[in-house]
Amino acid sequence: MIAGWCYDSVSSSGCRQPPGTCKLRHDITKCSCGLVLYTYSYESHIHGRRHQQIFAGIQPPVSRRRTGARTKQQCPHCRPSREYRENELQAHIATHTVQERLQTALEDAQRDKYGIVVSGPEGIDFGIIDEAKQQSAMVVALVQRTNQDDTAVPISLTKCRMLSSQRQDEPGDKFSVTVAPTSRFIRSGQPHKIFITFHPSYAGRFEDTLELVFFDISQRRRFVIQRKVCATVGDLADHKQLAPKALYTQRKCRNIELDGPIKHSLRPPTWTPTKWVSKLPQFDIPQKLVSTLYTPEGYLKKSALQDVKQFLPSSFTTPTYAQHFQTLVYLEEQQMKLDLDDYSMENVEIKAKYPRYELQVEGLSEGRPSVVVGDFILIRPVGQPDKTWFEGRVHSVAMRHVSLRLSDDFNTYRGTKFDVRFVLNRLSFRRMHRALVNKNDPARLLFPGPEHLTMARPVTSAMLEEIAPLNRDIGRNREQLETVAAIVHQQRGSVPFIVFGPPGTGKTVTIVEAIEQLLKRDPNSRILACTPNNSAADLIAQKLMHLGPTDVFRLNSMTRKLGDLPKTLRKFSLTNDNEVFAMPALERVLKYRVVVSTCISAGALPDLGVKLGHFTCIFIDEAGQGKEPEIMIPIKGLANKHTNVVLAGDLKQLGPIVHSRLARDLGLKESYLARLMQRPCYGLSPWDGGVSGGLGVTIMQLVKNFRSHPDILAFPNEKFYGNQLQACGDPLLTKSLETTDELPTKRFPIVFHSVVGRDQRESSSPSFFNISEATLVKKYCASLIAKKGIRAEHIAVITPYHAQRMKILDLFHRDAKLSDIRVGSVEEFQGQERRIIIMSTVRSNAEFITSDIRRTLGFVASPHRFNVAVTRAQALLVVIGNSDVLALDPLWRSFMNYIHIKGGWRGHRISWDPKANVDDFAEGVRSKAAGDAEETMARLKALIVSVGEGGDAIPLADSDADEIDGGLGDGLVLREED
Ligand SMILES: Nc1ncnc2c1ncn2[C@@H]1O[C@H](COP(=O)(O)OP(=O)(O)OP(=O)(O)O)[C@@H](O)[C@H]1O
Repeated sequence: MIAGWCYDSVSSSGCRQPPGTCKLRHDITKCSCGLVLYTYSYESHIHGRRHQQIFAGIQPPVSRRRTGARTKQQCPHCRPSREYRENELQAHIATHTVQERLQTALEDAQRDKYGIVVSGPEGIDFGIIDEAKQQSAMVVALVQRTNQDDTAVPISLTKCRMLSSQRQDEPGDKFSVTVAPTSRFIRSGQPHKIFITFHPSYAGRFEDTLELVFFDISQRRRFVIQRKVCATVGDLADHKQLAPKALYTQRKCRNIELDGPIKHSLRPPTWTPTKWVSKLPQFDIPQKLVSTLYTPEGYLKKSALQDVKQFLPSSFTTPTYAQHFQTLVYLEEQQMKLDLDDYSMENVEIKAKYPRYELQVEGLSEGRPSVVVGDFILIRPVGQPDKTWFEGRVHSVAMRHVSLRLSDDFNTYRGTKFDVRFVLNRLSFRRMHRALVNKNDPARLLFPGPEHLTMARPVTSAMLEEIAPLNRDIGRNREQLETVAAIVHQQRGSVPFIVFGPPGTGKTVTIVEAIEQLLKRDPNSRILACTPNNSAADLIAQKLMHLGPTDVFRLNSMTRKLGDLPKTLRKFSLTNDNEVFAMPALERVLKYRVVVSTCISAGALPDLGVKLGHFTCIFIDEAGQGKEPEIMIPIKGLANKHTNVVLAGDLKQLGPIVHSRLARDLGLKESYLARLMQRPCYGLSPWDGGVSGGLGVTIMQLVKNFRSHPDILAFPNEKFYGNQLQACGDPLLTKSLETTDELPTKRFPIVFHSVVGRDQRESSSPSFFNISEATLVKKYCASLIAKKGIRAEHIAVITPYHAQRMKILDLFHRDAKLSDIRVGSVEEFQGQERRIIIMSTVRSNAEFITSDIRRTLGFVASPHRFNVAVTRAQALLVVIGNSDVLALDPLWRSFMNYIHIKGGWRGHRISWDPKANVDDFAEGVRSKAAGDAEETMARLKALIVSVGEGGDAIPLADSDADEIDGGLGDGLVLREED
């Protein structure tokens, strides 16, 4: 008679509480007699049995409404009072988060109920509507009655509306709804047709909810059935080309234990043999550190922050410097090792391509996991009793697979399935340790103070006059010239000199000039120029190319892909016949006057035999971006007591990336540049012997921006640099696109194009893409490149997600004119500039926009990343994104306000008052979050009253029914039947 009504199956309704612990009814089901029964977890089965006895054989009830009296079949246990329901609701609210409760209620609202079936249970999708056609589209949803005797139990459709029509800030002008027939009552065999019409006006994704309110007269209950409605307006061909090939499923982390012996095999890739003069020590992570701080499962213990103190020195001074940073480097390595273990694979196949083996690795192109040539991968045939792991060496890395060499005994396992573990490449960590433990004249480099400044003098006009600038621009700017003069006149063995300045102030150009001046003045000078990343190192090498390949060498890691090196730099690098980078012999290195490399690659130089002090001056550009131990690879690894060090950077741009939370908390996130700048001798007040100011002697600040249009500079200048920056760029360049058609307001060269797209993911990649934004990026690029004088190298596209990068490149490859446009992340563009920058911010999740989303918004999460991204453009900046999502962040909100007020807005209209004050960032976000929560709760309560929570509809009390009859004012109210 009754299906499942007296079971204590609380969890089956989707409640997150363990079965039996939640105090609210979750399993509400119907007796065949037509009554609604409730199962209360705390009333156990007794109520059910009693109910069964009471109701056995009873006929369906007649309408209470008509008789005006409660039928005697009504079970008092099944009819909790309003007060009782309120109490339960409160108890439930106390044990569930707002999101959980709302989710449960929304899922419930979308279920068909009481024999009423609405088409489109998964949602009503208009599909992709061609933007070019601009035609209205219509879909028809059916409402049908299936299993009820409609004469005895009439159900009427009392309201039909789109929810957006209820929101004041978003007039429901996109979707509209009509119903046929216009009768209130739903009868079997006579479906009601709901006509939903969509009127596209601009590209993007449009979402709404169709809400149908029914009234069951016999049970005196109101209930709601909702359907999500969506439409996407855009380029049909792009959507077809970029649509996800496979549905996104979260990749399961598999941590396969290393529980068997490892069979090593020496099968290095086709590298040119290098004459290493010394062997890099291992610097293995101390086992004690791991066992003290981590659980056997690899989680950080709760006591780790306390326990780590035993591995750290009690003070941070020159003698304890190495121990302090070595501990942090061990922590970082351990975390990266654990992260990599999550990429282990079970039961996979390996293709034999003798003498190599091919292993498919999902996510390889995104660096998940990151594998480079020369890495080791452990492979074990499944089901072997001895559990031996075979060590494979990576010989090449493609988009989706790696090619490995293994030992000959591995051949016997052909056709078998394998378990795979990736092995962290430890080279960079070992190089950091080796540099840290070097004991070469460290105090002036690590903790510079007034005692190291005895020979320091400010730059005099005589010193300035002595400089004949090779770059005439430098000659015209006194600050840069002074900086060059200060560097050139530094005594041998001075404290590090800092060139500090916001974006585009010419730091790189200045240090390049200083390098050339040093070379010119002293034929014996030898320069090492390093940066934390390859693209910034390429930039410096390109600026020095005119010195010729006999003097300048671009040292590349043997694992770098040749294709990533700018073609112009090939003759400044060393490759072997297999097009793989090679290490030069010591004699060759010693001949070069300038070596340019990343900080990590500079760690190869001591192993090649380069002695401490060989380089007279070591320059580090973008110094704020590297971790201190990484920056120490060239500094402590190669400087002696005579070597000078010059750092250039900006603390408001990208900082070091640190994976270990513990290492971050202990200071690894602070760069060497940031730490030095806190020391008194680097104070930005004029030179006073280094007691509290060093301007002009130990540090120079550049404030003239030569890169960007004044309007592009204005916002970051105000937000990050206290309006200290002066826009001094060449107007011929910075104002060259002031009248381009793309601008909504001429002479204001910034566009914010708001588009409500959809952020999607595919297969196992956690990276997001947004087709609507990719289409817009393509359109802007195509229209700009069609203009006279604009070429692919003038444009760059910045996007925070790898998947979006790949989708945009996919579109660009279809058009020869666009295929050379560079698309990359903010990190790749730090230090670079382009005439036109187009940004795609990707995230567009319109549902549940609460504070938790802020963590994953890419650009939004980091003001530093935002600053770097918007300061790359010289003449035109186009930002494409979902304004409603970005507005969650006060910084973005004020940026969008700035653009809107200046007339640079396009697309989806702004949904807030751009003139409202957003100065108080934190307060704004807090009140938004609180507002969201309140709105969410209001929606939740409304739904709970009408549809019940976690179950079926709750019968209304008599007063409820009266309220409903008199109160169906909003939405489409249907005509009473005659
Ligand atoms: N004195 C100058 N006169 C004219 N243009 C200059 C001058 N100095 C630098 N520039 C130009 O300004 C632009 C920015 O210079 P550069 O890349 O050196 O700045 P940066 O401070 O290193 O920037 P970022 O912090 O973004 O790396 C370049 O196009 C450069 O040629």
